[in-house]
Amino acid sequence: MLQAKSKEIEERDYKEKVIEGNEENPASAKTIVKLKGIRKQYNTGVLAIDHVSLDIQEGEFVSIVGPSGCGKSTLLRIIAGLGDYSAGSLEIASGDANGKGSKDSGLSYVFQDATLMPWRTVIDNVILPLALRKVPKAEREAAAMEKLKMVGLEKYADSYPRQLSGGMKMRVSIARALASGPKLLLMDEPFGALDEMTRFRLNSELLQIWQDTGITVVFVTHNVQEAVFLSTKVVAMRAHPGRIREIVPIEHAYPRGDEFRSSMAFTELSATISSLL
Ligand SMILES: Nc1ncnc2c1ncn2[C@@H]1O[C@H](COP(=O)(O)OP(=O)(O)OP(=O)(O)O)[C@@H](O)[C@H]1O
Repeated sequence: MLQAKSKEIEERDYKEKVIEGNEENPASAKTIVKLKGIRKQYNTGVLAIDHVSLDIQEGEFVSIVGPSGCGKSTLLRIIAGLGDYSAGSLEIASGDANGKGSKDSGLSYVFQDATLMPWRTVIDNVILPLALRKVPKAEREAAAMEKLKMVGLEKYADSYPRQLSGGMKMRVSIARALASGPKLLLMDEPFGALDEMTRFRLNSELLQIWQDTGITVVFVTHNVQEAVFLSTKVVAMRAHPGRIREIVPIEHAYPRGDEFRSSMAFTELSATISSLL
């Protein structure tokens, strides 16, 4: 009984955090996120970010890097509508083709922890956001299976999270985030807890998904090399209070592989961005 209640609460919290946190706030045609002069002061008095202005265009892969405490997560949560801000303005155009915000297909959020429900199978975890939105059963099962295929886990649909490695759990978390067909994918250090080999593999898989779906990604990481490898542009932040120090475009063509990681351009870009932090 107690367990049933905690499941209920956890699933309701998940719905509130990930699904209902979306804002309906149209922006101009190609700009999917527009932040202007955003300031966030917590109740404790901490000024987490100040004067943050940033435009993100549809289809971009934008990484946010910076020292611990510079406000990366605060910024991502504000974009997600999971946290309010003290000053400035935010516009999100994440819904339908007319730029109207939509609770059904706006944005999804991936946390560092895969946050899977241990009592649900892999496919039931991926289905969860669709079930909460009351998508018909056959439709949601097909959508979930398609996303599991996308992350290479269709054979594990009936497994439980405890039977999966850390990398596989994160793949399930990504499949769940993609299940509702969002236009905007917000990722907060999703690969921070993984070993380097797994991280490299997931970086490549994520880029493949990004290219196949045309989704816009905003990706928070501590890892400058990861940001350079993945992104169309890297937002370098500094702390106390968190501000954007510089936005560095990464112009290397996609698909990107090991040849980019071992190139002079990659080394130079990583050094330039590291020197900004
Ligand atoms: N809920 C909160 N209440 C009060 N202060 C907070 C809260 N969340 C974050 N902060 C403070 O705001 C600042 C920015 O925190 P935030 O977590 O956004 O930074 P971050 O760059 O994501 O850090 P990290 O890389 O360590 O995760 C820090 O000084 C942090 O202590």
